[in-house]
Amino acid sequence: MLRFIGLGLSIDNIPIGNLKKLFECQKIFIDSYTSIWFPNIDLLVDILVKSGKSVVVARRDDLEGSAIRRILSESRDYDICIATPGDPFIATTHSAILSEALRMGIAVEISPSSSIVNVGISMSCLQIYRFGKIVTVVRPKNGIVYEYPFDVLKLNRELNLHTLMLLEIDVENNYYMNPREAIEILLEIQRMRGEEILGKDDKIIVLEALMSSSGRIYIESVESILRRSPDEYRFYPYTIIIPARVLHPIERECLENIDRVLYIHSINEKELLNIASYIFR
Ligand SMILES: C[S@@+](CC[C@H](N)C(=O)[O-])C[C@H]1O[C@@H](n2cnc3c(N)ncnc32)[C@H](O)[C@@H]1O
Repeated sequence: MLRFIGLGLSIDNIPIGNLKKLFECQKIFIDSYTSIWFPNIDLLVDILVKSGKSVVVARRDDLEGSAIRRILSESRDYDICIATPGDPFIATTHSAILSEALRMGIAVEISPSSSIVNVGISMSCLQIYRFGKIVTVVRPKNGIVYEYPFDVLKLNRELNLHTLMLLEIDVENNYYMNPREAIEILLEIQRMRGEEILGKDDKIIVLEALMSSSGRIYIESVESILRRSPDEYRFYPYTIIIPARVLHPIERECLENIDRVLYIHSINEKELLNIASYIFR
């Protein structure tokens, strides 16, 4: 069987049932490139290895392209698990493996978990019904600026909807786009097109390393983000939400106090070890 297991965003966000399932796998591929798991994926790898599991810390090459065939053929005879920070199918490329497995008649199980998408919405004070398309802002590559995020923002703003934007990470090369870089990219596209979708007074909700012990959520104007020095940002995953121009009164009132929204980290590494050894005994 091929099992896709969501790890949630962090140690105390991993569903207990999914943790148990991890210990039932015969071989585990831990996706270490599509997202980040806090405090770090090595901790989870250590626990699994110490309990005798066969674990591959999977880089992109291990789970994409020709490597997939090998995994699929192994999963005819063994329980192979692909474990992913966040939800396995939210903003990842794993659906290609899933459809290939289904096409080949391989038994598949999906164990979803929370994702930056629902955690971000949940902690943002905004109502899910008022979110438009989600998009990822990426760096220009080979001089080519990827303009789609701006199109999405424009469309969502026309419809008076909120826009959740994931910011590119490249874990293998230690690159984490920060909100300032994302805003600069959007403003540059706006400038090239001569449009006025995002203004300097617009407010941006910044989600920084949510669910980690130093995770934060705060609101800041475009102008203030542009005044920040890149050094003020950490090597963390960021997501931004650009709220609709007109807010529901409840959203507006909540946003005024968003700095007071807390997430209290409750499980440390030692406790995770205890839980894991309890599950695995
Ligand atoms: C390719 S997506 C994968 C999402 C993942 N599958 C999930 O369900 O959460 C990775 C992007 O999600 C965002 N992200 C992931 N974890 C985050 C966190 N803890 N805080 C803020 N943004 C996060 C970042 O924008 C990052 O580039």
